[in-house]
Amino acid sequence: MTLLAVKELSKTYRQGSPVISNITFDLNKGECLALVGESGSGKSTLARCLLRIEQIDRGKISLNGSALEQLSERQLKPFRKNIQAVFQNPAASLNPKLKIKDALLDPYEQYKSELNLAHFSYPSKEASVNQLLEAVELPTSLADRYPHELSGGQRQRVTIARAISIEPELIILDEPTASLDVISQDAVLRLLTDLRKNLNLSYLFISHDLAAVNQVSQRIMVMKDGQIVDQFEQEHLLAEDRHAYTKELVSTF
Ligand SMILES: Nc1ncnc2c1ncn2[C@@H]1O[C@H](COP(=O)(O)OP(=O)(O)OP(=O)(O)O)[C@@H](O)[C@H]1O
Repeated sequence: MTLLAVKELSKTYRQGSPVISNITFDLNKGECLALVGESGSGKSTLARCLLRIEQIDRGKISLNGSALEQLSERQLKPFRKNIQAVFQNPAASLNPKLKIKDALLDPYEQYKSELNLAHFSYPSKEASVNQLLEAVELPTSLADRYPHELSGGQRQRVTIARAISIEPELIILDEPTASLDVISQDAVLRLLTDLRKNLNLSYLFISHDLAAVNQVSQRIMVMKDGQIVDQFEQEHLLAEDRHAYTKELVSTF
């Protein structure tokens, strides 16, 4: 069943040439769909367009059949809680002045009147914070610390906990493990897969790292110069009929 449908999406910054053009794909409920491509190919621009942080030139974006591309910020609000994002640099996503316990409950405080949660409950602040820390396999003793008192891997787990706290349908993960060492990367990728299955989430997983993409995704899209040049099931990554550019990426990992 289609969750996110994107049709002929294009974006040009100022008067330049299009950074992404004619992007068309469907993301199914419950799946992890990867978007892979080299630096500068337009992956983050697509993510920002989908999040409506960036204006699009033309194209359609629909979530559960509702068109989002023309909505005003006020009209978008009910949809915002359904699409969360996790970015590459967790330090930049967390307010340095907020303790972890306060950062964790920020999205919940913002959307609580509209939420209908199936997995998390918010009986008290302390219990809720502990529930979220446990969900991302962090010790509850971190609740009273500030972001700079955590490791990069721990900080990224906090941003993931924030994203899942309001049980969105879709999480856009833009290079979520790029700033982590190999061991933390692997642990975060495993955690993301477990959360997707346990909480019934769907991911658009953006990365330049084909090995990571291969580990967590069911389907893979390959982007080159702002266009999707190949789209296939993960098990067909090494198939003979892959696009020449996909084969080039494969040869480097
Ligand atoms: N706000 C902006 N204004 C003008 N040009 C931009 C802006 N953001 C990105 N670009 C340009 O758009 C192109 C695509 O950038 P984008 O960040 O989307 O690529 P990417 O595939 O995510 O790269 P990376 O993997 O390095 O993050 C680049 O040439 C970049 O310089």
